[in-house]
Amino acid sequence: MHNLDIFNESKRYMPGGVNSPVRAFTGFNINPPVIKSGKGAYIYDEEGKKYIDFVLAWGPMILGHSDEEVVEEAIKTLREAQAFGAPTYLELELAKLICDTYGIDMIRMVNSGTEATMSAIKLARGYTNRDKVVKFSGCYHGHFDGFLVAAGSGVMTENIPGSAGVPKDSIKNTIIANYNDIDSVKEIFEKLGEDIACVIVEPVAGNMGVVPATREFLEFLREVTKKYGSLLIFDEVMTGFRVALGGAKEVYGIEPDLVTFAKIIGGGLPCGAYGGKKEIMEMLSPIGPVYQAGTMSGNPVVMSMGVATLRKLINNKYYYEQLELLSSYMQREIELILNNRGISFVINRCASMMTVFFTEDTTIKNYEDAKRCNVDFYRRYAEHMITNGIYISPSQFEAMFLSVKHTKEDIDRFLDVLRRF
Ligand SMILES: Cc1ncc(COP(=O)(O)O)c(C=O)c1O
Ligand SMILES: N[C@H](C=O)CCC(=O)O
Repeated sequence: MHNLDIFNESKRYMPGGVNSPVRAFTGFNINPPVIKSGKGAYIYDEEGKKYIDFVLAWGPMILGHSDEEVVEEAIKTLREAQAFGAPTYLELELAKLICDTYGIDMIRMVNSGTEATMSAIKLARGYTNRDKVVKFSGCYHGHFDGFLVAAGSGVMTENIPGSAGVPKDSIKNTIIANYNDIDSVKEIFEKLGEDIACVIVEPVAGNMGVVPATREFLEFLREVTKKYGSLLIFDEVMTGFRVALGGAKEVYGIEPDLVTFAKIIGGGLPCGAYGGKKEIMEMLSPIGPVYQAGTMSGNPVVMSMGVATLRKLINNKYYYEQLELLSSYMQREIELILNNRGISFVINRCASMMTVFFTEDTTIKNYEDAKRCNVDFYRRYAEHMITNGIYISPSQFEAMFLSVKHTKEDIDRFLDVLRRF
């Protein structure tokens, strides 16, 4: 069947033809290719067309699609362990790998990034006995009601202030501050510091396009939360095991109280987790009074994919150097091409996450800067790239990712297509 026929029929059965809005190519003059398979750095649509994939399922596929060893592990597990709703050794293996590599005491597995962040917030509220949560405009922490204010990702792409269906009461304790703006946080803490349960932040934002936090900003968040007895939560759903083995915590050398993961830790299956200090984590039921549960949490097949993925990353530390070399080459060459063409742009990059912003500004450091970008120009660029076999995000406000399977030839192909734009 043709991509278009499938997508049109999908629209009859699923709102917008998709199961998550960012996939819908909203506002685009091309339809999304309907993806059938993936191997390494490549994906193939239902018509057999090949794309070099720079979306990588929005980050998880750092080892590339269907890595042989990871898939083998999953198949082996599936043959004997599908789901039990009971403790398994695989859960312990993944928990140990994450805790020891990232440097936290304890972890709880869930099924998505949204579940991880909303559970971490509840835990922070239970631990501090406070209600208010500080989040930053342009950061996206999933679709939990309390986070759908000035959110990034699809909410920003659709240019909507929040979401219908969210009662005012659900967001009355959400306080919005400006990313990379110490004064905006200071002001909030001076007024409400004693009521703030936590500050949640993407230490390298990836949902308004890639916007890394400055070191001073994260240091300030660490300092001010400590001073007022609030918790600092790093949302490392995207950055965990992506920007370094130890995530953004390792890159910046700053220790959060709680951290959330998803994407890479599930090796491409639905997964999430949150963790931190023992004293905080032991507030969780069945030890403590904060209730959070999940029938499918810690599912054996998901755990085995996670274990196989993290083992491979841990045993091949040079992967991160390889990704840095390739990503920096790609950034340099894109800069050269766009400069030669007289196109105004800013590239933000952290390790193998990067965004090319089309803007007259010279830096992009927060939501307001990102919102000034020329989204129409980005649309034309993305349409050209995707039509020519380079699969990038259909939104200015997302990241582009590399996997360890991408080669210099793949990047050169990207650059060739860009030259023809
Ligand atoms: C930083 C961040 N937090 C949370 C989420 C929510 O994760 P999920 O889509 O798995 O619910 C995402 C991605 O969607 C994310 O990028
Ligand atoms: N920006 C989102 C996750 O990182 C994109 C994925 C989605 O919402 O479907």
